[in-house]
Amino acid sequence: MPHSTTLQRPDDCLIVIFGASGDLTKRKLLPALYYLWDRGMTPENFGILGVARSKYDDDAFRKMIYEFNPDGYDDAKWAEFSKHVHYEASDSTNAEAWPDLTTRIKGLAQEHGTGTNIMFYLSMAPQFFEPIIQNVGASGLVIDGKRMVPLNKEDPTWQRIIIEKPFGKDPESAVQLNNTLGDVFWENSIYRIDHYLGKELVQNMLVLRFANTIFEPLWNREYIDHVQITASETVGVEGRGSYYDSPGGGAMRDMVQSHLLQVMSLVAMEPPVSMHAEDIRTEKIKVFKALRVPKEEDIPQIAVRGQYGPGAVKGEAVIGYREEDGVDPESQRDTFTAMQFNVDTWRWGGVPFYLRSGKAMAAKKTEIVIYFKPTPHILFRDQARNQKPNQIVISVQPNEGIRIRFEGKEPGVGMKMNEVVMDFDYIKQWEVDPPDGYATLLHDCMRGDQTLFKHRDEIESSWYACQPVLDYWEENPQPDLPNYAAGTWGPPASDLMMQRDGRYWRND
Ligand SMILES: NC(=O)C1=CN([C@@H]2O[C@H](COP(=O)(O)OP(=O)(O)OC[C@H]3O[C@@H](n4cnc5c(N)ncnc54)[C@H](OP(=O)(O)O)[C@@H]3O)[C@@H](O)[C@H]2O)C=CC1
Ligand SMILES: O=C1O[C@H](COP(=O)(O)O)[C@@H](O)[C@H](O)[C@H]1O
Repeated sequence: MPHSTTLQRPDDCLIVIFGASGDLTKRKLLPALYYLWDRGMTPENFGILGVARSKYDDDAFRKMIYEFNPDGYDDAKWAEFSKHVHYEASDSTNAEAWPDLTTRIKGLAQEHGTGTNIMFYLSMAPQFFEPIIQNVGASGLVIDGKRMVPLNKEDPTWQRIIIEKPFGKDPESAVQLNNTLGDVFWENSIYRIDHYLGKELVQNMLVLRFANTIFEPLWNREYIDHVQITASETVGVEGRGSYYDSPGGGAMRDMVQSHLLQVMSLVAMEPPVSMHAEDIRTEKIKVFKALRVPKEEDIPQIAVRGQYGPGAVKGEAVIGYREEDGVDPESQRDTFTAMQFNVDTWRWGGVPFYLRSGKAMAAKKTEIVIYFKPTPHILFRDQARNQKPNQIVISVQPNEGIRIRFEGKEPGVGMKMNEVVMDFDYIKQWEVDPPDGYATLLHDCMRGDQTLFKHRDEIESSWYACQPVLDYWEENPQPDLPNYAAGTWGPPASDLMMQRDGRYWRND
C-alpha cells in the first residue's frame, strides 16, 4: 500500500477500542475519529465499540466522551456521529468475558454493515496487552490475521490490531510481546503506533529529503557535522508518578527509545525505492540495525541521566520529582535523558546523533537540528569568530516549520556578517493548524498503510541500543540526583557531554 495523502475512503470496518474509559480514548481517539468522520474520511459503514470495565451503557459513554471536551464537537454533528459509538462494560483481559463480547462485536458488525473487518485498538496499560491479544486470538474473530494478502479484491476482509506504547520495557519483553502478537496476526496486520510519526513535521522529513534535490546531496558525513533531536516538556509526571517510577518508566524508555529513535530513523534512512510502506520500512529497519550498541566503558561519556528537583516552570513553583505521588523519595528514575547515538553506515560514519528528552524543562519544544560542518576555508578572517555553522531546524512543535539558518551580510558599508533565517512557517503557509497525529494514524490503519507504524525489527533493535545504558544506570546509582532544577534545560552533565565534543545544545 503506497503512502498517500489523498482522501481515499477506508474499507468498511468496526473499530473496537480496549481501554475506552481511559484518558487516551476521550482525549485523542474519539476526537480523531470525529475529525475524520467530519471530513468524510471514515469508512462509508463503520461502528466504534468502546470496551472497559467501567459501568457505562452506550448513552453514558457518549455523554462522557462529549463532556470531556464539548467545544471540540459541533452539537448537531455530534448527534449524528455518536450513533456510530457504542460501549460494552467488560473485562477484556478475562477469557470468560469473551463469549458475550464476541456476540456484541458480531451484532454491531451486522447493525452497521461492516462485514468481518475489524480494527482492534489496545489503549491499555502494557500488562494487559498479552491477555487481550490471546483472547482476541481465541475468539475466532481474527479470520484472516494470518493471511498475507486479501484472497481477492472483491473480498478485502481484514482484521488489524493497533497497539499502544510502551512496547516492552527491555529487549526480552519486547520480543515476547512481538511473539504473542505474531501468534494471532501477521506482521502486516500489526500496527505498533507511535504518535510522533503522526506529527506533520515528522512526516515532512520524508518530503523535505526525498521531494527536493537541494538537500539530499548534503545529507551525509561530508557536510553534516552532527544532528540534535530534542523533545523537552515543561510538564512534570502529571499524576503518572507510579507508572513513571516503575521499572518500565523514565525518559529513556518513555521518549528516547520510542519516539526519538523513530524520528531519528527518518533523518538517517536511505532513500526508499518507492513510497510503498514496505520500502520505507525496509530502509528504516536498516538504520535500526546499524545503531551502535554502546560499550559499557563508553556509557559515562555518551549518556546522561537527569532528574528534576524543585524549581519553577514559567514562573510557577514546581515540586521535585521525588515529591510526586507514587514516586520513591530516593528514586533513581531518569526524568531527563541525553544520549549520543551512532549509525554505523557509509553515509553516517563519524556523525553523532544527540538525542535528549526531559520533563519539567524550560520550554516545550520538539525539534530536529541538522548542523553542517564549517566551511573548508575561512575567507572572512576578521569575522571568523562570528561565523556560525549552517543549520536546518525542523520545528516539530510548537511553531511548526522548517528554518534554514545561514550567514548573510549585514546592511551597510563593510563586510559584516550575521546569521539570517529562511523561514517556512507551517501555519502561515497553509493557514491551518496541523491535525492531530492520531487522525492520520487511525486513517492509515483503516486504509492498510503501515508506513507510519513500527516494524518488530525496529523495536527490537532500538531496545538493543538503549538497554546497555539502562542496565548501567541500574547497576550504578547516581548520588547527585536530583541534578537539575525544574524549569531549566537539564543537568550540567548534558551540556558537558556536548562541550567535550566541541558542540552545544540549541536551547533557543
Ligand atoms: N493518555 C495519553 O495521552 C497517552 C497514552 N498512551 C498509551 O495509551 C494507553 C492507554 O493510556 P491511558 O488511556 O492514558 O490509560 P488510562 O489508565 O487512562 O486507561 C486505561 C484503561 O485501562 C482499563 N483498565 C485499568 N485496569 C484494568 C484492569 N485491571 N483490567 C482491565 N482493564 C483495566 C481502564 O478501564 P476500566 O478501569 O474501566 O476497566 C481504562 O479504560 C497506554 O498504553 C499509554 O501508554 C500513549 C500516548 C499518550
Ligand atoms: O508518549 C508520550 O508522549 C508525551 C509527549 O507527547 P507530545 O505529543 O505532547 O509531545 C509525554 O508527555 C508522555 O510522557 C509520553 O508517554
